[in-house]
Amino acid sequence: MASTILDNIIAHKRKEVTDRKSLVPTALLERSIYFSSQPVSLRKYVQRPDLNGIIAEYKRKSPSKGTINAYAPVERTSIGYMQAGASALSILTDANFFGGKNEDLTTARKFNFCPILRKDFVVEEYQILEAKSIGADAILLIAAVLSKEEVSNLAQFAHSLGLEVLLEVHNREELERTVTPHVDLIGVNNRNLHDFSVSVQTSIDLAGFIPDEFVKVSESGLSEPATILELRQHGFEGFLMGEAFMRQSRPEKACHEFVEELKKLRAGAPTFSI
Ligand SMILES: O=C(O)c1ccccc1NCC(=O)[C@H](O)[C@H](O)COP(=O)(O)O
Repeated sequence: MASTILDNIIAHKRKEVTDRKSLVPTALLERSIYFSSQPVSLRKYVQRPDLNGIIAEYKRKSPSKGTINAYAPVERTSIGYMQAGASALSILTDANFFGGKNEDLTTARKFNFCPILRKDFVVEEYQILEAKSIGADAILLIAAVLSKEEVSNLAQFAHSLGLEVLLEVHNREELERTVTPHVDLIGVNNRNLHDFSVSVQTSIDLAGFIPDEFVKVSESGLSEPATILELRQHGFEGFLMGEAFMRQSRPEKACHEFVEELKKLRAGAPTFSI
């Protein structure tokens, strides 16, 4: 099969991690985690009935969209997302492809109590130590680039540091090949990494194959409150949303408006808790 953008990202990431290790050795990171905060459960916050399951993402650019928002400050945006009623934050820390940095997460951590997902491309334990040291509560593992053994080992290492794990899949093959009891949430990414098209149907089609013990998260291409209600009908409780908010000059306002719209819709659809 033709290589995807993910292959390029991972090749770049492996080099980056090697460079980082020579700048900040593992032993130093291990020391710093003793001073980091107690993690907050992403799983629990996504399921909190008084919230809405939205994991609001901060990302400046992406391979599919180029620059999305070069100006929104992480401090104002992350606080605003939480004030709008989002359940959690997702902070892209990859620099090369997403314009992020670790400092974005440390800033968000400084101003917010909620769970923070470090959104990056994890291939080594070192990056999980780094996630812990910068104040993340959860990490992402991407099934498309990891074996079952890697998912299981990396997830157990994350748990040993008190971090939760969101396993991201794009299709049934990835789900069945990598699913392990050591992950906490399973995210279905609606974005096709070959042509960047997005289809919520991907989440709907996979929902029935995800074992009940995992919290289901739908990721990418979500922009309509009605879609959130539809996904809830299929058992999804978490909704990872980036571009729909970040493409506005005030992402936090867009998030607030979205949440208000969702509440109104919910009033007309009483079977779901949002
Ligand atoms: O967003 C991309 O172009 C992308 C390309 C390759 C790998 C990952 C990519 N995105 C990461 C994400 O998973 C999304 O940022 C996240 O699900 C939010 O998606 P959206 O709401 O569509 O911004």
